[in-house]
Amino acid sequence: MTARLSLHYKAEEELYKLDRTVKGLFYDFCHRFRKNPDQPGLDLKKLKGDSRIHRAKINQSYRALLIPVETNERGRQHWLIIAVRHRKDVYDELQVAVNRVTGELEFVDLAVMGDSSLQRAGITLTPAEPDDVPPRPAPIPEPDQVPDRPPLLGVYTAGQLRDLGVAEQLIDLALAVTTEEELDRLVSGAPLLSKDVLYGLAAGMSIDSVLEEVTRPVKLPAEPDLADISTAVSRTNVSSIDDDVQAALDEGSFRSWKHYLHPTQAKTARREYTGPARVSGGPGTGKTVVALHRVKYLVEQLTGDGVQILLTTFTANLAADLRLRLTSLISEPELLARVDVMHIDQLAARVIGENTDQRNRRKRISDQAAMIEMRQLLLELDEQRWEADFLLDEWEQVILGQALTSRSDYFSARRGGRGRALTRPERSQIWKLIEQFAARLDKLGAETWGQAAERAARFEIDRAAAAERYQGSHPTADGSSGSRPFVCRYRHVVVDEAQDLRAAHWKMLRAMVEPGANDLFIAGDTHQRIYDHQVSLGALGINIRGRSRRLTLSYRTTREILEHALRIAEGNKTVYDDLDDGVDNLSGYRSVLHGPTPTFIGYQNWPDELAGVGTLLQGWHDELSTDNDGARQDPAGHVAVAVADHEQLTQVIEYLETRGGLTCAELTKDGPRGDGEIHVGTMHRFKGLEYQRLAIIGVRKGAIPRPYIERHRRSDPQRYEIEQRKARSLLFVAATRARDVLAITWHGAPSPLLRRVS
Ligand SMILES: Nc1ncnc2c1ncn2[C@@H]1O[C@H](COP(=O)(O)OP(=O)(O)OP(=O)(O)O)[C@@H](O)[C@H]1O
Repeated sequence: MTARLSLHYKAEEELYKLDRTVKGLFYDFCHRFRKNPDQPGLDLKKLKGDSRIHRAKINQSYRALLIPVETNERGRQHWLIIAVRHRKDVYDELQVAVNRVTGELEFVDLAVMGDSSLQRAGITLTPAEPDDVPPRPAPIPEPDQVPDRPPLLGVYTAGQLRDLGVAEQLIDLALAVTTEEELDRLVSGAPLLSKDVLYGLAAGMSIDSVLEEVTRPVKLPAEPDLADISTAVSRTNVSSIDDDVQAALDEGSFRSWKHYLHPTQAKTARREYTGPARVSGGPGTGKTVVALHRVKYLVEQLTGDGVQILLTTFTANLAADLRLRLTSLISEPELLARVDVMHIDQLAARVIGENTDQRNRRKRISDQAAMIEMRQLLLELDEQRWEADFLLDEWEQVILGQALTSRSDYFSARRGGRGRALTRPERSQIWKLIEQFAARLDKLGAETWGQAAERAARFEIDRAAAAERYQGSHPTADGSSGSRPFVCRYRHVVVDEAQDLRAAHWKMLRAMVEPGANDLFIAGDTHQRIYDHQVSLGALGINIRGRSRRLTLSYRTTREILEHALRIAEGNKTVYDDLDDGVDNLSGYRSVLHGPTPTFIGYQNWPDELAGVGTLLQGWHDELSTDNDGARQDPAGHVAVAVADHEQLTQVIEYLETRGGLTCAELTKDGPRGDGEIHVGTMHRFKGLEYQRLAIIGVRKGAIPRPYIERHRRSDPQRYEIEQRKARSLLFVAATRARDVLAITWHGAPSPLLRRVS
């Protein structure tokens, strides 16, 4: 009788790490097992400890650990593979259990714990297949080798850890852990919820916030039956064996984000919200992944044809990446066809295109071009009281942002986050200058992207109002509104990189989707805001109160990189908003990944820095040209250099290509130009990207933050603070793009933003 096989997510993770030959053997093993689990070659045997766990032979050295899930009415057995590992790592003390909070099946691995922690908790591991040579007894620690440290989580009780969802078998061990290294080892074999809870507590989160942010979102309404393995498996992240194993072998860990959401990610993506909802979290916590799964969840529930969901983000290259990832997440073309994926300016341009004829089209100019025009105007008017960048920001954020159409509205407008207060005569001067500027652009047949966003918002608001009026005058047959077709452009809108959208963008999006359940889903992190578009969603008709979730576990960056990046972001006392009128923070933000400590290197001058960076990159390039098995691999696109400005960009590319023997691709707003191996871009271009190894160069005093902000230090301290925060965020975004290795360099004196880091 053939058997059905499934693969637990932890087993799949183990599979990614095995070398290619073992992966191939495992694939054969699955086929043999499905044909007949009892065939002698597989040597299927129960472990002596938890008798539900069986081990079967993949080859001489590797074992699959399995549990029987159920046998159907026709006698067909269903087995779940819970681990794939070397036979030396198979112990009788391995256990499976149903988690009392989530009801999921958990596999607890004590083999990863160090001897000293196991000894302290009184646990001895017995190899299931002892070697002929008896294993060396664990060393009895000398008293001075085990300093008398207090337990790391000693203030908590077993009952508290249990209530938070820590796996039963780990509770005593967790309470006995005395160092971060021991905790790391413990959680590396722990189920996801235990890992989250223990790291949360160790990172200083209170019991209440762990309960609120980690446990409650994944808690079942009623306590599960702890003996019912079959129901537990149905609640657990498992994959069916055939296609999934092949995909796991082919795609490796790139597949994980598609298949295995972290419990908090899953609950955030797949739930019903009564109105706009928001997910925040530090870099690499999976906000984009959640946004993509949110789209999948919503599109699978749609009825009716046509495009009904919008997935949008800030830039063209990020939109292209979202499109690519959505296509690999949703395989049915008819579902994909119901989703528009476009960046926010493209969306605004589309709305304008639909509402204006050819003669009234305006050329949209970049922020730099607008700045040049504004400077020219001020020069012509011999106006020295106001600076061009201040006037443009005031126009964009206050006047366009709040759709102010008259001088008197501007006199009473809120200017939150805009620096020092302005008197009425000052506002009057500003209004006049901005009117002149708008008229100048009009004459040129041009508009800024900010103006375009505002125009698009107005068109969209009018469109929604007209559709509403039409519907009011054409009631449904029964007079109800329940069965009426939706009047707005989309049923659901999902936004990524939300922290950088302009107020006008939000107004446009608000008008594109009818207010109600699951209307807007917003992913963003205000610590990563690198443009000046601070908004208060509540004031724009988007009320997220009570529907905010926070992700805290980074899947991208190592703990070493994260710790340094956090010191950049937090500075002394920098405060970040929550896209509304509250504040956001990164408390509990952590990573389970480890890697080398970032390097910080100062050089005497720019030529020395260039030469040093060249050598560093050549080394990285060579190391990444072979994989762990010694086979050649293509390092292209895994290494990048972030620079402070355009001048450096050109010089770095030229140096690396002519002197370093490397090929480069410049990062543009549409992504890398060409297929050069090393990506080089200004820091702004790194938003949303990730690289295995990253160098941020030119991080020197006088360059980052830009020297011009000094003039505000005395005259407008609030503005000075805003500019400082922007520079911090930019460096924070750049630093957290590095997955494994980060180097930061400068020449002369380092940037003051590195004060707490290097
Ligand atoms: N559940 C998961 N399993 C495996 N990998 C994951 C998971 N969630 C996220 N990742 C990976 O972590 C990395 C960061 O994810 P993502 O880009 O979604 O984070 P983010 O919070 O949007 O980051 P940022 O704010 O820095 O742009 C990606 O490589 C993603 O594939």
